[in-house]
Amino acid sequence: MRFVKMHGLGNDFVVIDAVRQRVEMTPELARRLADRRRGIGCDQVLLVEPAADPRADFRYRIFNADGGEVEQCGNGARCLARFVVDEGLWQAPRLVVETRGGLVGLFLEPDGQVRVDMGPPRLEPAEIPIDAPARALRYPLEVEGERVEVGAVSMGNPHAVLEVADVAAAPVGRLGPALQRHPAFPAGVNVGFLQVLSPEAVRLRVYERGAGETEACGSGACAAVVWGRLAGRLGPRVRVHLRGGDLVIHWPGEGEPVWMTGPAERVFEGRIRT
Ligand SMILES: N[C@H](CCC[C@H](N)C(=O)O)C(=O)O
Repeated sequence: MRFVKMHGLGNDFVVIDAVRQRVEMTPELARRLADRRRGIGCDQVLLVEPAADPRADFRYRIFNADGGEVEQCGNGARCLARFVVDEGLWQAPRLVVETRGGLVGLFLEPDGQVRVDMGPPRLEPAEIPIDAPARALRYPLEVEGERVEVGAVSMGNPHAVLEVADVAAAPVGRLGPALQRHPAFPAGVNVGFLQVLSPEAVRLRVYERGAGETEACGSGACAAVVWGRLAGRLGPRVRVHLRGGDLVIHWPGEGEPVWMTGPAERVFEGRIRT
């Protein structure tokens, strides 16, 4: 099977053309492809398939390194846009892809960056999902014997947002795994540690569901800016400093889509026996 290795700010992917190749993706195969010693190695495996939804140009399936199929991947969406053009699957600089989490608009910019319409955030507990009686800005949780308050936002996939004074000192390795599997999140959750620098700039680290801490998380950056804006801490356009680099997130406000702009890099291509 042919694959292309790509990354968005160090969040890395194995991208597979399932339009011109017959691919039977399973959790076991995804885990093997993602294995950094026995396989190719990546945070997520991305499958590009023919669209089922007439409004979309391709279907985009996302598998975490643990083999679980999930609803959304922002950095991966930018890589998909570059992939389909580089591979001759698509010619125009704009396209729509369907994911389990909804439709995503992709725009290849002249400067090589990719702009993504990630759709509107979902904020009701049942949509996230979080086990809570009503929507709140902060949800109190007991975790590892301490009480924390998290924001909760879905970009199609679930995100918890924990505000910290300094991301460098944040207990990502301890609270990340504990919150990721907290019973309040029946589908698990990606955990963002957010440090607000100004209304226009933040630092963010993300412990991802099914992958652990990654160098960047696109949907996590969107979720963190949405929460920060709802908390009255952030303006409509925010530069998000992640370990792997910067994303620019634009959210006009409730009911509006979240826009993300950032890079997409192709690293190498190859073949693997499946
Ligand atoms: N770990 C995420 C999927 C990948 C999201 C991330 N890589 C991004 O760029 O949005 C989840 O389980 O929902």
